[in-house]
Formats: sequence, C-alpha cells, structure tokens
Amino acid sequence: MRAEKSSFWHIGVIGGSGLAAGIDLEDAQEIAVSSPFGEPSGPVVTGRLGGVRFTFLARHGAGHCIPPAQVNYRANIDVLKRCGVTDVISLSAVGSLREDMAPGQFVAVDQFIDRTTARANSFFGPGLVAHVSLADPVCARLSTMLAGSARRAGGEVHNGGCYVAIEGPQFSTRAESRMYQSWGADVIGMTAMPEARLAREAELPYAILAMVTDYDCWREEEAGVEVTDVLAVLHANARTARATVAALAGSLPQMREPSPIDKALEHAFITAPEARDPAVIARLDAVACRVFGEQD
Ligand SMILES: CSC[C@H]1O[C@H](OP(=O)(O)O)[C@H](O)[C@@H]1O
Ligand SMILES: Nc1ncnc2[nH]cnc12
Repeated sequence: MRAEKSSFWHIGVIGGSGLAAGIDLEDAQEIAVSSPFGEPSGPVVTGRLGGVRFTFLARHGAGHCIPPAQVNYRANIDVLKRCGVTDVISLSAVGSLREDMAPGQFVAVDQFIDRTTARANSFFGPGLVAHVSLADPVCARLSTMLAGSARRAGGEVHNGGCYVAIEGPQFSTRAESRMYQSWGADVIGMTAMPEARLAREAELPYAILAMVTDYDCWREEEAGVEVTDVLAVLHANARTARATVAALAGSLPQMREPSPIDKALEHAFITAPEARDPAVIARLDAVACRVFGEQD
C-alpha cells in the first residue's frame, strides 16, 4: 500500500441497483480483496477505460443479494482504498421528492441528510477517536466532471441536490416522504450513508450520480413505489450510466492534481498519541496509510 496517492487517476465505481453486472472495462480482472473490516460486497473488477484505471464493486453483490442495511460499507471503502483507488463515484437509484426531478433524470447530489440508524458509520472509535469535516460531503471537482460526463452521455442532469438516506428496506410512508420534502431533501435513497462518511474518513473524494427512478409516495394521486417501477427505469438508463463512466474516462485530465480531501485526516485525531490503541491502528493500514504508514 502506497502512503501517498498516485498522480494518475484511479476511479473506484460503486454500482448500485441495476448495475450489478458492472461497467465495460478493457483487460478486466476480477480480484477478491479481503478487509480487516469483514466481507466486502464481493470481488472487485479492475481494468482500464481510455487509459484510465477503474475498479468496480457491485454494492449489493452479485445478483443483488445484500440489502441496504447489510452492505458492509466499511469493508467496501477499505478494499477500494487497498486497490489504490484515488477517488470514488457512486451510481445509485433514488426516488424524487421534487416534481422537476423526473424519473429517468440524473442528480449530481451534493448534500445528505442521514436517517440511517443501524450501520457501522466510522472506521474510528474506542482507542482512536477522530472527527473529520463533513460540511461538504461530496467532492465538487469529481462531481462536476461526473455530471458533465453524464450530460455528454445523453443524460439530463440536475446540478446539486440533497439526498436523504433512510434505513429501509421498506420505502417511506407518505407522511415521512412529505416530511423529508419539508426538510429540503430533493431525492431519497438507502445507501449513500454511511458510504459518503466513510469515503471521507478514508481520504477518498466521493461523488454520486443519482438516477431518479420514481416519485416516492408524496404525490397524492399516485400509488407508492414498487421495485418493478424502479427496475424498469434503471434498465432503460443503465446504458447511459455506463456511457457516463466511459465519458468520464475520456474527460479526466492526464494527471490528477491533489485534492484537499486527500488529507482529510490531517487534523482529525483527538486521542493522545500515547493513548492510541495499536490494534485499532493496525486495522487502518489502508484507510489511514498516509497517516500511520504501513502496519506490520
Ligand atoms: C431497488 S429500489 C431500492 C434500492 O435502490 C437503491 O440502491 P442503490 O443506491 O444501491 O442504487 C436504494 O438506495 C435502495 O437500496
Ligand atoms: N423511493 C425510494 N426510496 C428509497 N430508495 C429508493 N431507491 C429508488 N427509489 C427509492
């Protein structure tokens, strides 16, 4: 594991609902990577596109067997970091809480409200306490490039949007859906949290291209969401999602300039050095390699 990031882009892609089959990569190789945080969702597939390295991971595993609350978000981010990924993009399905964000359209999400309750949401804890800034949870540079790529791929993209992450697996009640609207949320999903938090702790810039698949259930005249509706939209748009990744590969500058997020842990630790638990630090050999170096 290199302590400093490569000056070449290496994009980690987390594919959500409808994208378990992966993205088109040249010289694709499937690799099972293990993590001290447990089982990731599956093996990663690494390869190249237009000279850029991409590593893909299906969030819900092969055949979509892992529900949102049981995804091991820590292991997924850890293995991507272990593979040398420099930045992470998520391709996710969401419900819309706004009339003007219609099914089939994309949203370059830039904020989150986290309503998840039962997920391991930090790499740190007893023995090593750390607090990273999450004011701007999405990397603006990556998100802008991702949104531009989605447009070039033929997608209609909204710049910015607030994603409310619910625990699921059930969809929301109408009262909840309207409450989230009143809070200023624009789209709703079940997976971006704690994924975005963990990417930040792992010093990985994170961006999410959310694909609107339904209007959730806030519209009086409409029935609630059904998975079949979600999948119908997803299948119709999976080609655009894949073309977006190809367009991104074609548009990345040759060299990757460092991002401030590459040093997100710089001022995060509060536990006194002599009080830090070596066993906890040992597990962070990938996530916090830059800070603690390689562990034996
Ligand atoms: C299949 S509908 C609900 C499911 O879809 C979204 O998953 P992902 O973000 O991985 O595309 C949503 O968050 C739910 O997990
Ligand atoms: N309405 C919705 N609520 C939560 N997650 C979703 N994923 C796709 N549509 C959704």
